[in-house]
Amino acid sequence: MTVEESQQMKQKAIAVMTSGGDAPGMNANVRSIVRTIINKNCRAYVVMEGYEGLVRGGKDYIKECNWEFVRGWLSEGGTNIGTARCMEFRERKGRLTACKNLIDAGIDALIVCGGDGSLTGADLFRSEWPSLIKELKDTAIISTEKYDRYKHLNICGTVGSIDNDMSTTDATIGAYSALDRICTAIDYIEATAYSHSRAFVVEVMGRNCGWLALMAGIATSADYIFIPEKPAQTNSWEDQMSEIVTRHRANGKRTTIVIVAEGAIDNNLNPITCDDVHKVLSGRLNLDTRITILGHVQRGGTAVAYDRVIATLQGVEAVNAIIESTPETPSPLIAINENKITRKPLMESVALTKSVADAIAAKDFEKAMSLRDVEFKEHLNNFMSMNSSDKVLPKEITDKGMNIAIINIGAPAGGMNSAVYSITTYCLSQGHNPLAIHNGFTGLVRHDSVHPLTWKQMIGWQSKGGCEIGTNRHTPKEAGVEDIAALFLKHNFDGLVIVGGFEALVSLQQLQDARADYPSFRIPMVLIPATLSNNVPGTEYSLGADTALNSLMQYCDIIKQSASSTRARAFVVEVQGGNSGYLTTLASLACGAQISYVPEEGNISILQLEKDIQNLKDSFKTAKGRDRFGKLVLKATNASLRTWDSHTLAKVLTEEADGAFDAKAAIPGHVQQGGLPSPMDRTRATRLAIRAVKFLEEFGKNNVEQSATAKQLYASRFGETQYNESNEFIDDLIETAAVLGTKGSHLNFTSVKQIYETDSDLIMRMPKNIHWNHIREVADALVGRERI
Ligand SMILES: Nc1ncnc2c1ncn2[C@@H]1O[C@H](COP(=O)(O)OP(=O)(O)OP(=O)(O)O)[C@@H](O)[C@H]1O
Ligand SMILES: O=P(O)(O)OC[C@H]1O[C@](O)(CO)[C@@H](O)[C@@H]1O
Ligand SMILES: [Mg+2]
Repeated sequence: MTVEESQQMKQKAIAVMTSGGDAPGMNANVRSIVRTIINKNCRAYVVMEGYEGLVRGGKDYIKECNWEFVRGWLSEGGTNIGTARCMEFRERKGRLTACKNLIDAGIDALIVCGGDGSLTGADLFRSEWPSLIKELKDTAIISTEKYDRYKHLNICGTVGSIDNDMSTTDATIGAYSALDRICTAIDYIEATAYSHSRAFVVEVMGRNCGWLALMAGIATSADYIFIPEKPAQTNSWEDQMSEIVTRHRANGKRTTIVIVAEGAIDNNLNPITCDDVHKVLSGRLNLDTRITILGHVQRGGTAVAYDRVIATLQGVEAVNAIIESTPETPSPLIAINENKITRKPLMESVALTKSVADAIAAKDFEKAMSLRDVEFKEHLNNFMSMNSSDKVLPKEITDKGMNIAIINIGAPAGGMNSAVYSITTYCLSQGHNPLAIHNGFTGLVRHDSVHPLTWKQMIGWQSKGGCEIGTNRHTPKEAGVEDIAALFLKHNFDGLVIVGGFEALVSLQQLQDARADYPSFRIPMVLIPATLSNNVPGTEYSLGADTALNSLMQYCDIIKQSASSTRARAFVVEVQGGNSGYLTTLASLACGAQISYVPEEGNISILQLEKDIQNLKDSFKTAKGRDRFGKLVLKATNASLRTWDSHTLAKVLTEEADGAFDAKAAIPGHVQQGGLPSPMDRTRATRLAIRAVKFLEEFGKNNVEQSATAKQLYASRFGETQYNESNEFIDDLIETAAVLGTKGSHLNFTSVKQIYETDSDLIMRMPKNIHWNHIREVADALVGRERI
């Protein structure tokens, strides 16, 4: 940037505001916006109290702020700059006043973080701006100079709302935090419901959108859900719900959980209330029933890691978008699609969102569903299939069903049980026979521990932490391939799902290799990646990574609070993850760590360390004991493993600080393996599990008529064709042993052979391509860390 350009930027004033219902993560968004504005050499402003503050104006409502203003905001719930539902802004008169107030404050651009309503208002404000400012000039309220200077107002939207109701973005800031609050509450309710064998009707928020109710329904394995987009069609909701609840009870469930979205309606658009549902459960089904309305608890508390991360990345993108926009650029909305931060035209997003509400109002539920994203539809279908899984009685699992083996390999990861639960319930709904292999391949070889999984046994597994069927790190070669093959034959497995991390990938590759010698491995096999290290090649996401990240984040928040309460204190937190710096990096972004060291960047260089220490010293000196000033240093265990452990690093930091601060080590250890799986891991586990079973069906014994590959695989298993006759034949079957990878919001199957041979760094036990590297730069920029 030239001096002149830099000078021009300094003239630019960008304001940020929050509006509509508060949402966890709004503070992270504002923090990121304010600091990015300052990093770009512009002046940062906040508008207090949403549109109310714009209409009132003046220095109390439109304030310039500095870097320190947003310190400590990442972990704070709600929105510190206030929000409102402002009637005046809905009228032109109110917007005219807002226009004048912005000009008086010298604002060039505005970033609005809010829901569909707030962004509708923002869109209208921008389109009306030319006429508003002209009226101010024509009525001599502003001068011609001011008119010329502020002729164009650039606006950008970031979507903050717990409802996840905005079209064109896969997630709104706050939605996963609210889902977390809901699932925690329902997990609690489950315990009391179990004790009394009661039914609970739980109302969750979401005026026009059933996302929260649907995702909570999956994550807590609720019995029935009511969402605005899909009321019961074929029979009345009363009959449908009664039939399902009665069946679940008859099959041994002691609790009944029904989730009602605030905006729930029947197919004649009549609202369905908790009282209506209560009447049916207690009156018709004679269940001891209670109602819990979760209300604003859902909006409270600190943001989950995902919300902090997207809020932060979107904040940076919003400022970039504002700086790059010209008077002609249509206002952007910052979205997340396919796990990437994107820009969408604000106007179109608002229009599309409105069309969902219009479709519901016109009773065109099919259209309403079609306007929701693909994942929403898939989740709903999954929920419905799993809900019918107890319809098929064990004796009805006929010869036609497949014997599907399920095994966990590697360290426990959040969502492993959810995956086993979903595989089982989906298998049962399709008439298959799910079989658990307990304690990995060693458990199989040593104890032949294979047991059928039943619907009743599975109750509650969706939300359980740890790994109920047991897990083990040993690969088939370590446990004994020949014995495993004999047991596969004995149990007549028709398909295998492996849930696990890097060892699981190696295991699958070994089984695929051994197909040449052992026909019992000539069955479809699939890996669902699950490890907190998130280091499985062929996927951007492994189950358990979100659970681990949230556990680590909570730990860091507490440690940071302690550091902030003690004068001049830093903590070195040691993070798990093998050779993967994923957890360290994401946690450093989510917690605002001052420094992070990861194995991918090689040994910690002395020069960088020196710079980091100097930077810490400087910031402690300038802070002069002010509050909220504790610092975190995150060190992946394997970063410079041979030279630095956390205690040594802490001691060196203290020594080099010359009294400016002291440092202590904090080691969360296996706390990072989670506890209860996060709602994100639960719902992702379900999606992956059902896709995995569908994959086994595609190449399974019942599909030999439809699929040439399934036919070949089956024939080779029973000796009708020699598997290793020619390479060509082997190649044909390679795709039937695959890794189920996540890429953005898509799920892909890639042959384990390809992943193993081309995508994996086998020595480092890592993928060759690190897809999250860009996050490190953002994390550093937002804490002012300089890199060499
Ligand atoms: N059509 C509109 N024209 C002008 N301003 C609007 C419009 N719709 C909403 N607003 C402004 O945005 C504010 C917030 O809108 P709303 O109450 O719908 O919440 P939201 O932004 O959708 O958030 P959430 O639904 O998550 O609570 C309104 O109080 C109003 O000031
Ligand atoms: O906080 P208020 O104004 O009562 O609004 C509640 C509404 O806000 C939301 O939490 C977010 O839009 C809705 O789910 C809910 O209907
Ligand atoms: Mg809204």
